[in-house]
Amino acid sequence: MASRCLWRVCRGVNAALRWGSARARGMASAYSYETLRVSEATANVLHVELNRPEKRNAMNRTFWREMVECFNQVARDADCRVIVVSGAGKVFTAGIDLVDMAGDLLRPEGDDVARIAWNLRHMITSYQETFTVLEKCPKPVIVAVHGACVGGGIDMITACDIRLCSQDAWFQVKEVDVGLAADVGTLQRLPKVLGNASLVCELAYTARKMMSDEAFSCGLVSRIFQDKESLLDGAFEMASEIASKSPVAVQGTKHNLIYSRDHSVREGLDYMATWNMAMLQTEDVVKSAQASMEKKLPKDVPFSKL
Ligand SMILES: CCC/C=C/C=C/C(=O)SCCNC(=O)CCNC(=O)[C@H](O)C(C)(C)COP(=O)(O)OP(=O)(O)OC[C@H]1O[C@@H](n2cnc3c(N)ncnc32)[C@H](O)[C@@H]1OP(=O)(O)O
Repeated sequence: MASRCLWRVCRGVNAALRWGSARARGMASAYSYETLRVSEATANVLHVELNRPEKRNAMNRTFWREMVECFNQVARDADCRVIVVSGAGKVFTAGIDLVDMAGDLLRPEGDDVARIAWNLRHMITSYQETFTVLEKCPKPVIVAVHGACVGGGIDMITACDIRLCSQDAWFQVKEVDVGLAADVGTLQRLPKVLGNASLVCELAYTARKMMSDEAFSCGLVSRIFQDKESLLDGAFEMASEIASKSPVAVQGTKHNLIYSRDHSVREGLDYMATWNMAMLQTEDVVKSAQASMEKKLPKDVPFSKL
């Protein structure tokens, strides 16, 4: 019994050491997931790929859980400053896995209506967290969409900071076609992303496909690339540029942009003043200003980890 306990403690310590030394080397090897492939794209940039290409990256139960685990890990990883999300294989994502998730959605557990409803509420809020982690993650998340981006895919990309796509990308708020009102972020975030209530209603009520050109012209994506390869190159280049800047400045910018989106201008300014009471005291300001005066690039400034 005692030896088994000791073995468990040793195994825990070993795992912690592995994670610690991988972090120290800035390696993505500390990330191990079944539905997500995490790799280090360039310095301080992690690439998170939805990784069920044979099922068109449909979102199964493992995916909904692993996204939360992965992005909580990313949030704490001081070697990571920016994340690029993309889909492996032919398309970005086919949305919810209609086969794997059918049980959860169609046969919810509970002894009576109240208990079933309570369990459903718990399930929906935990699925909402799967994409809210992207918004809560202090580091910017750039999503690179190619091919189909359906249903849950829209919930996902609207929680990211920057959306890019390839010419062959198309987008579909598909939920009404499977008999439900989108419940994990699209109806809350898409109106804020597009700033066009009529277009949001049109897309959400009709479930029509929106092609890349329209996605660009309505502001869903900020850039279109010719194909998947140039899309990823462009996404990594943008990520590298962001990663070269002060993480205090970049993460503070993300946090305050999201705060301001959800508050009045007055509240946003107030919050900003309180934020910068502390953050203006960072050594990054002095280092960045000095580099600027000396006509150096941010990438030549050694910022501390954050
Ligand atoms: C509480 C949670 C709330 C979340 C709600 C979210 C809702 C939604 O996401 S609604 C949208 C659901 N998705 C769909 O209706 C899309 C269905 N798929 C497609 O239309 C096509 O697959 C697609 C256009 C994306 C790609 O077409 P392609 O010809 O390239 O591939 P297929 O031959 O159709 O599929 C290849 C294999 O993938 C499996 N698959 C595709 N989509 C799904 C899916 N959504 N769920 C489960 N499996 C999916 C497909 O069955 C094929 O598998 P196999 O036959 O084993 O090869």
